[in-house]
Amino acid sequence: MSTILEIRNLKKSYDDGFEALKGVNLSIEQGEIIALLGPNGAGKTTLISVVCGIATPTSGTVTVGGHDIGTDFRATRSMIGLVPQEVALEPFERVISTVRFSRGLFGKRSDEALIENILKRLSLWDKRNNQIKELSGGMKRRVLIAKALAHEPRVLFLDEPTAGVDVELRKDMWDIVADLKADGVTIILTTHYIEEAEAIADRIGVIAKGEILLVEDKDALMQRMGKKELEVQLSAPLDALPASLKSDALRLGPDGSCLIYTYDTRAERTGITNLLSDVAAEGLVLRDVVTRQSSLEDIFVTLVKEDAA
Ligand SMILES: Nc1ncnc2c1ncn2[C@@H]1O[C@H](COP(=O)(O)OP(=O)(O)OP(=O)(O)O)[C@@H](O)[C@H]1O
Repeated sequence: MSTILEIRNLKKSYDDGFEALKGVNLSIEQGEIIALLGPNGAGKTTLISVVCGIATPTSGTVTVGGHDIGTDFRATRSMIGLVPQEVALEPFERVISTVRFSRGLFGKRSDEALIENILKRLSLWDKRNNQIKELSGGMKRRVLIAKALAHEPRVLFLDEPTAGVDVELRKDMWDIVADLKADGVTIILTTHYIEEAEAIADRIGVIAKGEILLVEDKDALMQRMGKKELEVQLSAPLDALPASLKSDALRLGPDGSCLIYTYDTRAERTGITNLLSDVAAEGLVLRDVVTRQSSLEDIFVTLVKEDAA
């Protein structure tokens, strides 16, 4: 894989002196989907704005496809598509005209077959002659994506693509993103929906207070930081953990009705067999056994909390 976007020691201070990015380094590979997670005000939109040429960096370098965003702005901007967080569309314009116009803005020759293809893919073809004001909120979001794709970008930024959309449309958006990836488009999305990152991203970047705390392959991250819990539900509640069962990995559940055992799935021995035989030796009767895997959300909350500490 080759690097399509390279961000080196990027800093951005706003006019009031606020340092929104404090030396961000990030390399993005061609064709991957990376999700940037971070609390409100972390600097996600600022980062996207700098790469897209909407905000000027204070220092550092950004290259897109080997071109510098400062010295080679036209080349980098034409390689990038941006789906902004806010819906900003002209209400009286027709769907197809606004998408055609976006292509024209980049000086690309008109290509009706391409526009038709984009609109069909986004299920907007039937609405192509409707005015924007006649569309639902979800359709308007699709129009924003169509506009961002009209000049055939190689890198697509989606800033909170599914904020406030219903579950069905969110799933549709995920399918659209998967299709784009299959076409070789690199996708960088910011999201507050951690299940969205869990569902579609190849890599996860966590950003807080203008710094990247971590960038890692999603599956590796979940393996590394994810813990598993085994809940052993008891027929009769206990007042305290029996001495023979005392261990750092085991605790008694809130009302004494279960034992909660934390273990690492990658360890050679999880200790589950020993635990269950110790439980049997203690004469405890089991009602049920449940396992739980920590989610990306648990991992994210832990990371951001550690950073704030
Ligand atoms: N034009 C500006 N002037 C001064 N400060 C700004 C400006 N734009 C953003 N900021 C500040 O920079 C910080 C980062 O904002 P940014 O919009 O990049 O965060 P974000 O991670 O996208 O947040 P959210 O998840 O809420 O969209 C915030 O503290 C914000 O108040």
